[in-house]
Amino acid sequence: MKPYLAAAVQMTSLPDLHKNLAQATDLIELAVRRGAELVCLPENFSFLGDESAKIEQAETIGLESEKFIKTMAQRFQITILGGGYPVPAEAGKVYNTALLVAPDGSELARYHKVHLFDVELPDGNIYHESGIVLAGSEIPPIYASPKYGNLGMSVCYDVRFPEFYRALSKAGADVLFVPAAFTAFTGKDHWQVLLQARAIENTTYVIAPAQTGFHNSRRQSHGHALIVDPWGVVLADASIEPGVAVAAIEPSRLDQVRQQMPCLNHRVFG
Ligand SMILES: O=C(O)CNC(=O)[C@H](CS)NC(=O)CCC(=O)C(=O)O
Repeated sequence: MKPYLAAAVQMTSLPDLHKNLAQATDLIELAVRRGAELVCLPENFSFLGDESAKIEQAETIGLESEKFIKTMAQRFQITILGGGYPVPAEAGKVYNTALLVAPDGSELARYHKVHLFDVELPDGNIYHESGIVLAGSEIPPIYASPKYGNLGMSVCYDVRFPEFYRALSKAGADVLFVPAAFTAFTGKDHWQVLLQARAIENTTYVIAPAQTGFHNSRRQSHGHALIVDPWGVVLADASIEPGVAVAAIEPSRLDQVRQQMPCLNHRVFG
């Protein structure tokens, strides 16, 4: 594995599939122009809107999202993570699915979000993700990329469950993906801290693409797509406008930090 550039895309998705895919296309192109070979899209990149609209259009959104990820990967000859889009499951529900695709358009890894965001926030917003989403039940397999290292997937609210990432790092993860649509309310206090904690405790890179800004009159996302290194240093931060956070992923840095802070070797309780 040689050093390479990765990008965490930051966008403001709306309840409009085609507008979102157009925005994502521009941002992927920007990331590629900046040299990124591994480009990661946030949760809900292809659709962010009411649950009823999402469920009604789930089949189309699911198919179009996968077609889009594969087309972009081939067009730009990059590896793409499509973080979080609905794919019809059983019982009229969907899986919140993340997909990793190779430059030839082939599927490398797939993950169904395990932890669902059923939370009433003090700002009055009520989230009941399990109303339309069926929870996945498995920690995804690591994808061992010869060029980009051992890649581990997750989505958004998963970031609050350290045991999930410990399982990924025990399975050899070098890079953890946390594509998100974090709320502005929780994000201001929790987002960066949680991402740095996951990077530090697992001595891994964390790539966290994000939603930002207003999706409707009530719904605001935190932004700050980040790339964090294994020491916990923020290498790139997309701030609050749509854009990309680009940073180098370096195997020598992984080796160095794991020597300086060998905490993974000192585990006692699993
Ligand atoms: O609801 C939308 O349409 C966009 N958001 C999402 O799809 C998901 C599930 S509701 N959001 C999160 O998991 C936020 C977690 C979070 O913000 C936290 O853990 O604090």
